[in-house]
Amino acid sequence: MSSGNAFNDALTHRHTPAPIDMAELRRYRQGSGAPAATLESVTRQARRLTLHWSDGRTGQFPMMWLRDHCACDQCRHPLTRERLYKLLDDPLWERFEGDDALASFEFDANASTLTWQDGHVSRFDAGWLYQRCPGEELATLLPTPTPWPTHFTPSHVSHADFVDGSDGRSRWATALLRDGLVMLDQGPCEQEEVSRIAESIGPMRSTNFGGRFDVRSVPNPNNAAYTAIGLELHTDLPNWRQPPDIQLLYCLENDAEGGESSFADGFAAAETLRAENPEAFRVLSETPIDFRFQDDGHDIAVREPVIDLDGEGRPREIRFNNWIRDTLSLPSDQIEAWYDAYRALWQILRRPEGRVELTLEPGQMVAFDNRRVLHGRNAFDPNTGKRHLQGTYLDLDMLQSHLRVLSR
Ligand SMILES: C[N+](C)(C)CCCC[C@H](N)C(=O)O
Ligand SMILES: O=C(O)CCC(=O)C(=O)O
Repeated sequence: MSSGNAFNDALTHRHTPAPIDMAELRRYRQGSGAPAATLESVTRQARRLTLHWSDGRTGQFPMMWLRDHCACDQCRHPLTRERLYKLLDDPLWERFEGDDALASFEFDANASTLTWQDGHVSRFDAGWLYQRCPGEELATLLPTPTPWPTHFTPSHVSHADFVDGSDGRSRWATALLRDGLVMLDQGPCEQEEVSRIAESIGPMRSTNFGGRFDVRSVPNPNNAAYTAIGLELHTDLPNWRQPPDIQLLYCLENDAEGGESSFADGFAAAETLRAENPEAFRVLSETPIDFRFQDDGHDIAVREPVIDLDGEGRPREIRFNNWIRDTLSLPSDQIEAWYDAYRALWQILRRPEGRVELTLEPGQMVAFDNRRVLHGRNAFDPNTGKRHLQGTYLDLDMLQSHLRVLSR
């Protein structure tokens, strides 16, 4: 990119979050100082310690776990706080299964100190242990993805609040992780603003469409987004083994007639399908089909189901993109059932009460979870005005990381 330097300068000047206090970071990683209930008693059983806190919580900690989680400077790198202790090389390890690996222990309200048979001393903050009781769910700083209710309206954050170091960024990231869709309003109509926003969160995720792409009608399009036709609700790049997680679309111009945007929550639609038509849900979640994109230089293809479920049967990913769905290659006795199921999901996606419809304003950016929320647009008439969006993708890991850092 010829404007690379100016671009990087702009990045550092405009959107870099405050520098990190490393001492603070170490305290955070070590987990000490977290306010929690105080320790009331510690008792020793074969192979474990049982801790009781003042609010009634009880935790059983296997000796092995305690030794492995020692936070002293020999066991954790003093600067990075990453683990140095290697359980495979600890001669004492075998004895954690027995009763004699621990020589002695002491505790007070805020900490517990363990002396092992080889003389090593491990000190645990009571609040740190409280938050990590085996079997208790670990507190997470991240919001839980929540299906849209009918007539859902997305959260809006102003561009000014996003960049000025107040809580705009965390409100934006929280809404995006929770709802899978969030609007950023009243930003500048500047080329590459979407790249600056993306790079302030993490590296842009490149695909066969580049790192940052322009959505507008062009003479020799390699993909439907680069024409003026309407785009039915879809997810991008379902033909990749790992489709991009987060999509940012920044509107620079939207004067043409038409081109209104729509969105639908694929997880909510999948749950509606499960409730209304369990057989269709089963077919779409159990039948891998082919997705394929081809142009002069690419032929990118996968075989995956439309609804991918996690180990507990909850939707984890939706792949829905009618124009790059490849030849339906199934045994003939499965083909009609698959089409019936696909139509049933598609009909649910089209229901007005499940959709968010809006017209992007110049300076407005929409961000959405591309593996959950489908997006589409109406056809526009390029003879009536210009329509230009700039977009890019981000990894979910970077968005989650960003919110955790903002929460420190
Ligand atoms: C947004 N951008 C144009 C980069 C990608 C659009 C991809 C849409 C679809 N998966 C396809 O491959 O046609
Ligand atoms: O033009 C739009 O509003 C959306 C474009 C789109 O769907 C895409 O780029 O994948």
